[in-house]
Amino acid sequence: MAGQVADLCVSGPRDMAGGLSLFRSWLEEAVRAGVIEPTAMVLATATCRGTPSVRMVLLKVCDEHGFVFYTNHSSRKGEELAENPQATLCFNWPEIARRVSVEGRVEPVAPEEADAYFDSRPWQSRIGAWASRQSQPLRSRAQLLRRVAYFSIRLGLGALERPSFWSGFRVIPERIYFDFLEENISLTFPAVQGAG
Ligand SMILES: Cc1cc2nc3c(=O)[nH]c(=O)nc-3n(C[C@H](O)[C@H](O)[C@H](O)COP(=O)(O)O)c2cc1C
Repeated sequence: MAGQVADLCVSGPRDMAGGLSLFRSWLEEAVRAGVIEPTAMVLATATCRGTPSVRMVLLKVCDEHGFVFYTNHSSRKGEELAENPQATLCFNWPEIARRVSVEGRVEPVAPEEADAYFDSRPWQSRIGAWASRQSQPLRSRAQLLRRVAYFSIRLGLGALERPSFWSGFRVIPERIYFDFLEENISLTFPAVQGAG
């Protein structure tokens, strides 16, 4: 393909504010370009022995404190993050020929922050958080539907509180890697660490 691949890497606290701001402007561009699920990202985690695993999650917050996603803490990713609190995220926006990956330490979000986010979710998503036994084998679709019906009735009668096993993780970036393809344009940045 005719084109130039360039990349820019930011690391260290001084560069990080600029890196987060660049990330947000790229995300806005992806939204404007009509990317389907622009906040979808690959989340890579690993056991303490170094066995990696990946899956998709959705970015819910990106601010000066980092990148937040929510999940079931008893899931495979939740257990791996408990024993090895490091993760890498990867956003892929082919429509604008850009990709970003983010590496960093992971911390659980504060319970009040998770409660506020849980309360903002639609009813079905809150039921889903209760009903889904993430990463566990499902005997049948009927089993899942029975759990959804059970929690809908049980929780419909009272306040729908956040389950204790469901919360958020914040990836605190140590390195953000920006990767883009521009037809016939060569781009250079002060912090370029390599190309291709
Ligand atoms: C586009 C997309 C977004 C997803 N977002 C989330 C999410 O935000 N949180 C989550 O726990 N699972 C999410 N999932 C499901 C996960 O990819 C995964 O199947 C599930 O969390 C179990 O992962 P694990 O067994 O590796 O822990 C999403 C799936 C897709 C396809």
